[in-house]
Amino acid sequence: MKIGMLARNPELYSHKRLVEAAEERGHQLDIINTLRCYMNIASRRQEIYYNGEKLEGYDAIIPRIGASVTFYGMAVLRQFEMMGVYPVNESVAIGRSRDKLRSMQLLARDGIGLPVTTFAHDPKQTEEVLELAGGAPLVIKLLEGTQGLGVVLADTDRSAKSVIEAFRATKTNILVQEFIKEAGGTDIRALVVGGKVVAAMQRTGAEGEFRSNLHRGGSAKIIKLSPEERSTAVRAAKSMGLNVCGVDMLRANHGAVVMEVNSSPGLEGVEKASGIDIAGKIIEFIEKNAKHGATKTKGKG
Ligand SMILES: Nc1ncnc2c1ncn2[C@@H]1O[C@H](COP(=O)(O)OP(=O)(O)OP(=O)(O)O)[C@@H](O)[C@H]1O
Ligand SMILES: [Mg+2]
Ligand SMILES: [Mg+2]
Repeated sequence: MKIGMLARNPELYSHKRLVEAAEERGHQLDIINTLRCYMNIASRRQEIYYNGEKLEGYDAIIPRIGASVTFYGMAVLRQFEMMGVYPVNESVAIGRSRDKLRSMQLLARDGIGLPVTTFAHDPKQTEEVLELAGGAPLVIKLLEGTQGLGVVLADTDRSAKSVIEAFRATKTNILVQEFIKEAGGTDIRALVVGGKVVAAMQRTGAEGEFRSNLHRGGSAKIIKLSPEERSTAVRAAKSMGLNVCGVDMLRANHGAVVMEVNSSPGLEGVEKASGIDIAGKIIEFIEKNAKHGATKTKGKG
């Protein structure tokens, strides 16, 4: 097969591993720098160009679109979809998962356990929103943050209020969430490929840090999920429409709650902790599923 990977940095562990896994299985995998693609949006002759050449003959695209290039990356992926190229994750599904508010609403619609989450536009409602979320301690987060940046823990209602006001003043969208204290600075990242959990790890934040992101100094350990946790992760992936994703969950007193679903999960932490060839599983998923014109949405919706 000829596979394209929309990515910017060929040196990233995840990207190198995907190239390796594809080549081991006899496929060609080209890294395509998302931002250097340009396209022709004509109705009858959709085209994508790269370095002066037309991109043609791809059987599948692996989108590894960074958070900072979501807008353009999704447009390029949509163009591939309209040309009938099979995307590992569809542009529409990536769009859903990138917006934490929209994801939470979709997950709630499907009855998936979530931390109590509130949202409001008008600063006049700040106090009501804090009360709805159950009062301090509360987590306040940017709708489109990643790597734990833009996630704040407020210990008192007063500090929650000033954090909210500070974000409001810069016109950033945020949501307010109950703080799951019993998770103890630890979260679970479940890697889902084709509707199955292929690996799961527990991430624990650095000393004194409530955020467990590896980018914030957290450490990873492989764990076995309970059947409920496994099913929550699979249902969350399905609810987003993502074939490959990392589902972040917290162990709350009443069971696992989903914080977010990541459409370009990093492979380094989880492959190193588990020894599982996740890149290989992603390529095998493509082998089984890539068919011309087989996208559900072709970018629609
Ligand atoms: N409601 C909460 N209760 C307790 N801890 C939380 C809560 N929300 C987030 N955290 C902690 O903060 C971390 C970062 O939060 P979240 O995953 O929402 O942010 P992110 O910036 O999108 O991270 P990622 O890099 O995984 O995309 C979580 O992994 C978790 O450890
Ligand atoms: Mg995230
Ligand atoms: Mg996260």
